[in-house]
Amino acid sequence: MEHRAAHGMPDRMSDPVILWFRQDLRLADQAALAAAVQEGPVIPVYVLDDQAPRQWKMGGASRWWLHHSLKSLDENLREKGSRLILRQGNCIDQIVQIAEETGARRVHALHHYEPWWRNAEKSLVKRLELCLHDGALLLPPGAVRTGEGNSYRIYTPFARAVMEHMPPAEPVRAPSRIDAPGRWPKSDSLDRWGLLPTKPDWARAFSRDWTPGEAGARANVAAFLDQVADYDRARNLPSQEGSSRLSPHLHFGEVSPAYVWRRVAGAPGDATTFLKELIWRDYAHTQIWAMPAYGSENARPAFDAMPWRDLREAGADFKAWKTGRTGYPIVDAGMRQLWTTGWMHNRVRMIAASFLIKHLLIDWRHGARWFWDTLVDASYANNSVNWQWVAGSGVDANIFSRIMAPLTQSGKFDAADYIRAWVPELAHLNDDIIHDPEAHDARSSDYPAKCIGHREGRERALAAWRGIRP
Ligand SMILES: Cc1cc2nc3c(=O)[nH]c(=O)nc-3n(C[C@H](O)[C@H](O)[C@H](O)COP(=O)(O)OP(=O)(O)OC[C@H]3O[C@@H](n4cnc5c(N)ncnc54)[C@H](O)[C@@H]3O)c2cc1C
Repeated sequence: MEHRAAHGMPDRMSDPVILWFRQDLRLADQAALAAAVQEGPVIPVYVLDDQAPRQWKMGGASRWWLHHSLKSLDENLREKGSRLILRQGNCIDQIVQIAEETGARRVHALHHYEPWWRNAEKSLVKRLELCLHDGALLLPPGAVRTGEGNSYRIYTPFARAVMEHMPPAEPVRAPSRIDAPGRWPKSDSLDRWGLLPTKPDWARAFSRDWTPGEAGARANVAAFLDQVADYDRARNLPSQEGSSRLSPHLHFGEVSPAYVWRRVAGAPGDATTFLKELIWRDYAHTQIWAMPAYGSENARPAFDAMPWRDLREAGADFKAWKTGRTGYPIVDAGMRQLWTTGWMHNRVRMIAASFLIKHLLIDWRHGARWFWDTLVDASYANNSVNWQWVAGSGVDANIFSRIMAPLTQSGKFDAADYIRAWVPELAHLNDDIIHDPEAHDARSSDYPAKCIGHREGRERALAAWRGIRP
């Protein structure tokens, strides 16, 4: 499917066209690139626009990723005879300026569904010919609809409807050559953008875990193929590397979801559970498409009356959560993994988010913002929809009164080794004790006491929730 807000082909085949990269930093299965190369010389452009997303400008961990991903993209383009032009500032002004400098009249790009990108697309189409292509998701939002013609609000029927259109079309290979324009417009230098942290370099351990870029993404897919058969079981166990760790690669579009689907579905074992997780990604994007303010407003307005604790009162608890010093080993392990690697295991994300929202009675938006800044896979859709799912305020959500017991979860999902890896103060404790050292009188002096008791936190949360009667 292609939305073409354009008026015919360029006059001369030698007129360059602009390829506008956003969260689609790849050459293979990139419909905008495939279309652009058909038309003549291509000017690949990335604009770092911190104004358009306003409060959702990229966080620190995402910037680290972006730096490396853009570097890799430029290298890949150079192998095809091209290069990446970098600009900073308002994305519309920059693209229009490049068009004026080079005589390009047409822009090819993939559709993106964050509200700021949709606004930018609406503005750009008034200034230049803009051809928008699909490929960021398995299916574009609105492609599947309920019997009444509405977009789905509930995940399960949405997933069922998406499944009927799967598998996705065969992914398209990267073009063998990309024609360069006669003259390149000027480009910023990536190193001058200052995307990498320096003082302090809190991301120094990131590169041990991650290889941003298309080759790293494909290597991750390939490495995961042997694990597909065990994914259903292992993905829930934080101590095992049971999930694909593809989230930042998918977020930055270094691989297409269609490519991931096809490779994983063809691997030995039943891939259904994994494929349904990929559909969660489509579901989340469909929700922000239907409700652009999902990241800042409760999808269920009853939650507007929730008596969250003010951060002036709860500041110390919030800090303990962010720094992994709540006294709940599973929560602390997750928050430290997040800070050190830019990623957290999904089960632990749920436990840590639930702990903040319920045990600490802190508004989910504060937690979502911290994740936004610290996750390498920070995605407006996935982050907002999952936080509201945990809070119970989402369109399709876990009911608030179902409060996760972090200590029980920790034992049930066998998180002992995970805790040992991330909370060295507790590494000497055996499996029976490590989930709740305080209860066994085994808390080391350098590990904090629980910032609130489980029962106390649970009762306070339930009382607050009863007050709003959603
Ligand atoms: C509070 C909270 C915040 C989250 N914030 C983000 C976020 O900012 N960015 C993000 O990509 N995911 C987010 N998730 C979803 C999920 O935790 C991650 O996608 C997953 O842990 C990534 O690891 P993986 O790639 O190994 O996942 P796998 O289990 O291997 O799944 C494959 C892919 O499916 C998608 N996916 C999996 N689970 C979900 C889900 N619940 N919702 C939407 N897509 C999903 C991801 O793209 C993922 O890479 C959040 C979850 C919670 C509970």
